[in-house]
Amino acid sequence: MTQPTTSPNAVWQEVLVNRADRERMNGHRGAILWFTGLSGSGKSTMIHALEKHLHDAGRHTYALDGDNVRHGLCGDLGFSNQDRVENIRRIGEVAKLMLDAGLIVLCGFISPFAADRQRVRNLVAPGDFLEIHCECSLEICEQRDVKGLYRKARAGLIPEFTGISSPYEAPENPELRLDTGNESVEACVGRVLALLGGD
Ligand SMILES: Nc1ncnc2c1ncn2[C@@H]1O[C@H](COP(=O)(O)OS(=O)(=O)O)[C@@H](OP(=O)(O)O)[C@H]1O
Ligand SMILES: Nc1ncnc2c1ncn2[C@@H]1O[C@H](COP(=O)(O)OP(=O)(O)O)[C@@H](O)[C@H]1O
Repeated sequence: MTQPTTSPNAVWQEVLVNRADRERMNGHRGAILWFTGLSGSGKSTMIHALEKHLHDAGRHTYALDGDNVRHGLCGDLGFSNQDRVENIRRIGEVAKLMLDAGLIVLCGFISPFAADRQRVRNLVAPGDFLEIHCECSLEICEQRDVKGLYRKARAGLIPEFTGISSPYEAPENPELRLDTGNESVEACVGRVLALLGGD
């Protein structure tokens, strides 16, 4: 997969309504909350529980979920290292647009490579990208086996499965580490809300 660069003949157009205008109308700042972790570590559970909480509190949100995005925007991608890099690159650009739209964007992707997560962080201003590690041991994820994928991966039916036959690089310095293997969903949601400043 080639990495698209800026098109040489595309001229940037100034806008008349900007992010600050939209945030003022929304009554809150936008942000990218980036949940990373193994399959079954709790990313989807967290982003949807948080989105419900924030939405009910009147915040403008959008949840980008790995499985869902792979049905459309990234439906042409598989799970080779190269395709995972492209997956996160595309999602990073989409999250950046949604941030510009003034939204709190909740992203739940394995995003196994530290360099790809850093690239998304670099797309936006300091403070706009909050990396949240759903820290859960492979043993617990495998016990949960929410979708039966670990069983298939162990049986050799799914190649390049994260944690088994494909690497996962845990964040060294995330804004937040959630012990999703041991703490309750409610406790973890509370910790993210605290990070957002009691939203
Ligand atoms: N080989 C392999 N490795 C890991 N995961 C696999 C694989 N094949 C399919 N799946 C399913 O795809 C979901 C992960 O998609 P992501 O877009 O988050 O992956 S990545 O960030 O590009 O690595 C992941 O969803 P989650 O369980 O929610 O993490 C799996 O359901
Ligand atoms: N603290 C927690 N945070 C998130 N999920 C949790 C937590 N504790 C237990 N779980 C359970 O773990 C499973 C995680 O699955 P899921 O959210 O689909 O993970 P992922 O999206 O990372 O693959 C769910 O069954 C969920 O109820």
